[in-house]
Amino acid sequence: AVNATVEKYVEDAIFEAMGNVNSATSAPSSGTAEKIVSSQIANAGAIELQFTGDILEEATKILVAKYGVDILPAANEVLEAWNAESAAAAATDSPNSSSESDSNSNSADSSEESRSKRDVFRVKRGAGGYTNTASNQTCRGPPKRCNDRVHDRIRSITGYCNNRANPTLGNALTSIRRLIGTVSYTDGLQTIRNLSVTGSPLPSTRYISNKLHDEGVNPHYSPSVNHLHMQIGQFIAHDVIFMPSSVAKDGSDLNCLSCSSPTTVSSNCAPIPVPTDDAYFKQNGTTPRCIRLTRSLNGQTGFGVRTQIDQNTHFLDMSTVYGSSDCEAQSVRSFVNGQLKEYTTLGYTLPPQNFNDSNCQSTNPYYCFTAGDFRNCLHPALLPLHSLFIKEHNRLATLAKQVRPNINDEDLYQFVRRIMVALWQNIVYTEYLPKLLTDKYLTDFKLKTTGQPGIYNNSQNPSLSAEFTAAAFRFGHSQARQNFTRQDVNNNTIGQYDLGNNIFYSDQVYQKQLGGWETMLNGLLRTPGMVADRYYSFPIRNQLFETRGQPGSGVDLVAVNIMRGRDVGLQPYVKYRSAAGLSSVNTWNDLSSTFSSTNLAALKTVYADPADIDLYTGLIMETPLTGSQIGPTASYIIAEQFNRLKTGDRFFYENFVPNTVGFRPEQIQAIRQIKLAKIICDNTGIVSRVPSDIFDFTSTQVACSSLPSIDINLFFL
Ligand code: HEM
Ligand SMILES: [Ca+2]
Repeated sequence: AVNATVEKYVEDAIFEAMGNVNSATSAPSSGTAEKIVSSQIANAGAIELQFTGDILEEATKILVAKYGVDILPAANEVLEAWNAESAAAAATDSPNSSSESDSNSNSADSSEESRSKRDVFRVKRGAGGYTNTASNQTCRGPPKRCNDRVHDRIRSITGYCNNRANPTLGNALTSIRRLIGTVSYTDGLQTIRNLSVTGSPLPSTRYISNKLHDEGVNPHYSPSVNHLHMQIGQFIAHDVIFMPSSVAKDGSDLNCLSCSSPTTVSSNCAPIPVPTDDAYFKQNGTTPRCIRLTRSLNGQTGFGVRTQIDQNTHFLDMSTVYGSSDCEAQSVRSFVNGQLKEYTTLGYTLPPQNFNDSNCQSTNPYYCFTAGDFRNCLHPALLPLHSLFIKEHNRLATLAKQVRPNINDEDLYQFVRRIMVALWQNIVYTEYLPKLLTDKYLTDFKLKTTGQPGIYNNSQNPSLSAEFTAAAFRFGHSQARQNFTRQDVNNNTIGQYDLGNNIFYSDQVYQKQLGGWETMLNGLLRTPGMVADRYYSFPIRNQLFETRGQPGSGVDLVAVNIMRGRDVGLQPYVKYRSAAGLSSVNTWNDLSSTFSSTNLAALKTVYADPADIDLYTGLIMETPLTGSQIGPTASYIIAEQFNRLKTGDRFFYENFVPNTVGFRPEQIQAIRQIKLAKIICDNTGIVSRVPSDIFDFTSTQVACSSLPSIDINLFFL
């Protein structure tokens, strides 16, 4: 039984918090002239979590102010008891009808009154433990149980039941993980770190970006790694993580452009101050200039620390293609012959058009598209990959239908989806990661294919770490070029476009006379990417989300990355060194074996103390390990995550798990033989020879016809 006194404190705090959150400023964007383009748009399920999270954050502050932090564990016990109560009620009764009868009763009885307080809160946060059920967006409810034949073989779209003992683990709309446990908020709960350990203010992240991350006049191209490695990296990111941004009270976007927006618009604004002498983001009169930034949405489900969520499934399961909610999944399916929807009017395959994408900067007829992941139109070079995997799915579905003409749509879709996810996982672990990490990290973190059955560990939490999401895996922003080239069937360059003019514009992929997306894909294959160093291309640092013809209307992605780290409460860089096996740091000198003298000198011009260095900046400035693109701490954070994505996924293609229908050895063998190169060959008209190492533009070319293809017959039971 919960402590009645604490229960009363909790009720009062929640009630007060609901009032505060309700009356707090949260000006909606509607009515402002400016269009707020963003990639991190919250979906209905996430918004619902934010409404609860914001109240719990406020109630936490109230409880701590009145009774100190020690009250929090007991307060959480109260919440858990309430949850158990409402879960039981939901099992017998519809939660809506019970709350209606409560609000109709005008009884002044105090126990009734407190019951209705709880119920108001409960209705706000949706009934039951399963997110997504209370929104009218639900296309299918959660299954009643995980121990059935369906969940022996089918990976659910939301990730539910992947872990049978803990069905929501790794699901869409669940919280991210902390690598080293604690957060770095100035109040220990939610306030963004803004002071140096010396007591002086931390530098603005735009200032850091200008000082440390400007590529200047000398872009560094990789001598061997192609631009496709960058693009596949982003596709991996969009599979495993979608950390949505906060919204206004009415669910609309927040306009966090003004430097005063944290007080005038919403406490969920975190604008980045621009130095007065900034070369790109020009001052406008005497009002301070900021780069807009909205805090990542708070989905905390208990009293305590602010907690960010992943709106996609954490698993490596092609969320980009199939979606992470049942609604999304349905929106990309044709429901005929297991096929995914395509837009083919131009004579080549694109994802279906999206006529209602308010984020799309290009206009009719250059509509943006609908795919498993909302960010598919963030920039044009994502579309070759989205289109490629839709085509491969449909190609395999057609083949399978020929072998089994009577198979129904649902079975065929699931059959192909299962193979597609396996092919994708194999590409990530055997082609992408070995180009990024050293052999030692691949071995130590068991990322290599051994030929032995993989081991699934149901106590492994597969969830994405905040450190991976908000820092380490964003290293790929450094690989992105300013110019994306198009190459024709003879590998001649036939055009190029500038990234900065094409963020959330789709017209490039409509350029039929320039070969649509196929020439873009061929360009990615045959042009160098940038070195993953501390220097970033001009568009990345100045033009993210920029509207054409309006310089300064966008953001600096590097400044955003660093600020995002502070927003989610990442610890400074030095705190991660011991986890990564490096020595501890007291003085600047202690960094000299991990950083070049140039980088160390540069860091000193920006940070007052080594203990202040933001994780993002620290990681990208470490000297890369020989045989890898990144340094030891980034390698550790990334390898740690990919280990979990393998050992914590019951359906990982190599895993052998009792009561789970995995792949048979000869099927696994067949999957391992299919390279990304083959998928490119089979689904494009212009590529007939490919680099033997798909991410190395200097490697010898091999004929597509020499690559093994998949025998679909092997996969029927
Ligand atoms: C032209 C290429 C790219 C562009 C324009 C781009 C743009 C963006 C933007 C606008 C964000 C949201 C930032 C925020 O609000 O915090 C983001 C997040 C992210 N990016 Fe990129 N990106 C690109 C390539 C890549 C690559 C190559 C990788 C990895 C290899 C990558 C990994 C990530 C990750 C992990 C996140 C965090 C996602 C989340 O929290 O939901 N990106 N990127
Ligand atoms: Ca996923």
